[in-house]
Amino acid sequence: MEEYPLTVPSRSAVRVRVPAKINLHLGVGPLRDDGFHDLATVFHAVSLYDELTLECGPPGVRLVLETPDNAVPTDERNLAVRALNALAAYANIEPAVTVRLRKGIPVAGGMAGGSADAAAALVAGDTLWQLATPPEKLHELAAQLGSDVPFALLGGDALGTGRGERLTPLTHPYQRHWVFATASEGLSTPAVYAESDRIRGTTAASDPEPVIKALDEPDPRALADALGNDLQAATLSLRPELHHVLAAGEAAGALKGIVSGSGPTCAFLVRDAEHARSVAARLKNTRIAHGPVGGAALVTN
Ligand SMILES: C[C@](O)(CO)[C@H](O)COP(=O)(O)OP(=O)(O)OC[C@H]1O[C@@H](n2ccc(N)nc2=O)[C@H](O)[C@@H]1O
Ligand SMILES: Nc1ncnc2c1ncn2[C@@H]1O[C@H](COP(=O)(O)OP(=O)(O)OP(=O)(O)O)[C@@H](O)[C@H]1O
Repeated sequence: MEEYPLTVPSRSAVRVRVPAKINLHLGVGPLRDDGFHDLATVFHAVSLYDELTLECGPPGVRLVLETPDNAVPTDERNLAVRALNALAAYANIEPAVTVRLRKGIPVAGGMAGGSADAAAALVAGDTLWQLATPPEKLHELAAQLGSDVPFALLGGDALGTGRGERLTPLTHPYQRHWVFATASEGLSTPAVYAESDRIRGTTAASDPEPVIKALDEPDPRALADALGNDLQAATLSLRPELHHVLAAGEAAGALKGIVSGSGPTCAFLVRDAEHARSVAARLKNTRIAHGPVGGAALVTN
């Protein structure tokens, strides 16, 4: 009987859609010996998406950016390329693929865009190469690629501990509505953590419990009162003009504004979809979204 190599795919291309995240609560503990911080965070996946298509190509992993952005590398520094190389190494195969990446998530905006692409690449590679990788192994590869990557696989709402990679899903029936104010220039995540260490020293992580409780309340005002971000002071220290963005969002009627993750995107919680449109119309450079939504998933049409 003729033997086929393990790497022959059953389909010529796969497409995966992956959401952005915000942190409804971001509690940051002291700096650890490994250079990371222990977190107590509540992740929330929102309906801003990147789309990644994977098809057979020449040997190696080639990435084509379909929405050009100078801040997104197309070589091995791209997290999607690193994810495919890591998956191929685990599966002991030589990759020969082209990745087409369509960015809908703000770049370097504190919404985990690069992490999302790494998660999408793991799902796409696993499907194209027919690996049926066990979920625990995919999670392990994801955590090696970055602290936010496991959540991009999972989606929904989840409590994140450790450096953000240990996840406990949080389930509740309510959809929340958001307006995001994006900035044209991104912020470096390590620089924001370093500034936070300078400002906060060894302060313990703030408690995510009020947000976890508020998720079970239908009234978004309960969630608005509970939102919190221990990195916000550091982000505002590096980007003082964000004080004005946060004030403008609340003056436009948002229930509450916070910096998203390490920033500089600001996230405004609003009552509903109509309220989102009215708040967004009064601000500059906005995107509207809702959450929670599912994590990285194949697009089948
Ligand atoms: C700000 C958040 O987006 C909140 O979810 C994340 O903590 C950042 O996650 P990420 O971008 O996936 O971060 P990684 O790629 O794992 O790490 C980049 C850098 O961020 C800092 N970092 C990240 C996660 C963490 N728990 N503590 C840290 O201090 C470290 O300086 C690290 O070198
Ligand atoms: N696929 C990718 N998409 C965007 N940026 C990427 C990607 N791969 C690597 N990068 C690099 O990562 C940097 C941070 O981009 P990203 O959009 O992930 O930031 P972020 O949303 O602030 O991340 P996080 O919220 O996880 O800290 C970019 O400036 C870019 O150099």
